[in-house]
Amino acid sequence: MTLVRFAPSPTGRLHLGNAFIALVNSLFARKSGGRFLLRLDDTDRERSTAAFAAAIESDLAWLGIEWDEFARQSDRLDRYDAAIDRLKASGRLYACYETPEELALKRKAQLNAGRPPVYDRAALALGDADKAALEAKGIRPHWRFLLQGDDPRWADLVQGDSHIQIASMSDPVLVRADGVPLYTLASVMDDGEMAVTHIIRGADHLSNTGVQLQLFEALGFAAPAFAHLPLISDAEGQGLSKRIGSLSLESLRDSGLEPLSIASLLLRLGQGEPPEPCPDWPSLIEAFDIAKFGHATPRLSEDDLTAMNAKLLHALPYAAVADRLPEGADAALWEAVKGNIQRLSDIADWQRIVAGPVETPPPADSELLDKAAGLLPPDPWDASTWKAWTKAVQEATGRKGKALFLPLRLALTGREHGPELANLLPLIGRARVLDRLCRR
Ligand SMILES: Nc1ncnc2c1ncn2[C@@H]1O[C@H](COP(=O)(O)OP(=O)(O)OP(=O)(O)O)[C@@H](O)[C@H]1O
Repeated sequence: MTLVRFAPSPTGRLHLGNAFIALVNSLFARKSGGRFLLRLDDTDRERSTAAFAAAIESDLAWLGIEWDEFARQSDRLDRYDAAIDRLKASGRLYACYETPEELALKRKAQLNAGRPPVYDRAALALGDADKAALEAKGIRPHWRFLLQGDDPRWADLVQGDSHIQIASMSDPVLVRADGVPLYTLASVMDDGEMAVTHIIRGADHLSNTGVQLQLFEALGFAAPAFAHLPLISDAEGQGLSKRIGSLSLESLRDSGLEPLSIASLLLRLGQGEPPEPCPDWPSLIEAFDIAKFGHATPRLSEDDLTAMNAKLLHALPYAAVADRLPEGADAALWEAVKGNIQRLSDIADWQRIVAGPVETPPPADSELLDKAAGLLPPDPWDASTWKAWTKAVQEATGRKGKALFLPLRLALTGREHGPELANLLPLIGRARVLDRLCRR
């Protein structure tokens, strides 16, 4: 069965780029009838916190993403120790004693000589006596993974046929001098033992894939399929990072955006489609197709999100929002004003305008308003009242178009723009309309 995973490090609040990856994984699982694993990659003890871990869960839940399985790497340290032992035993993990300063000097010398700064594997030449002498001086080794054999190749579900040139890579450090296993080792051990079938992640991980393919093999696991999605950037083309806090889900949620409009925009832009909203999760799943994801780097701004939010709200029926509307906002108000709001909270403005009192500019046109007041049809009012009334006012005053409608709109709502007055008029009601026309 398909098993995919989203594996963030709990080192900050999730941003839109992370949300994109989580969403694609979740939709991939749902579409294929598979399972979705949330795994917190929290081996970086200095930067990971329990508060960020909890925030990741609540941000994902808010976005509408549910996980079938949950794991955290800090619970699996014994498994990484077992992997380390296996790799040492097979000779794929070797001890290195260079200090960061020595390594920097080596790199500098290689660059000066016009060579790529690849680790020279000097540590492989150390004998047992050399190592014992270094350790007697209190130097503890870090451990590198020996890359070997052919260049790793894979058929990336997004990038197409891909490969990594081993010769241009340093043997990666998998275990720090303090014994802490690094991300690459922990992640391959998890993906292997948990039997992840597809690794779907950002293109920032492309260069890790070559190493990881070798590591899957060295640890005796079948390699999963890979898909590397383009990285999302902000409106200026800048990358996103949890550390900077740009376009965080938290800030987008606080600004009143609907999770579905965020998910729709991520999916549509990722698939290179016009930004049309999906009104619910089944339609997101229906619209999802991993084969449609391209290489272009989508740029996202808050304006794009606001525009998508407005489009989504305009299409939502009352039942989809009823439990989140302010008290007293009924189906008639929703249908009357939904086409004029960008965020759900904007409905409160129109609710206030309907109920009054409204701030209106000093009327420039009292003659027109007096006549209009005199021509108000009797109750009951419905959606046809506006047309009948303004037709009568037009016949009585000779006013038409903007010269007729703008003064009426201003007097009734205090705004130059807004929802169709045909829909608002019955909500405002005859008594308030009369009062607003005559107030001076
Ligand atoms: N801008 C982005 N666009 C698309 N995917 C991204 C982006 N940034 C990170 N990802 C993906 O999000 C997933 C979680 O990664 P990770 O927790 O390392 O996020 P990060 O934002 O890169 O973290 P940090 O800023 O803390 O280094 C990974 O699959 C990574 O590829």
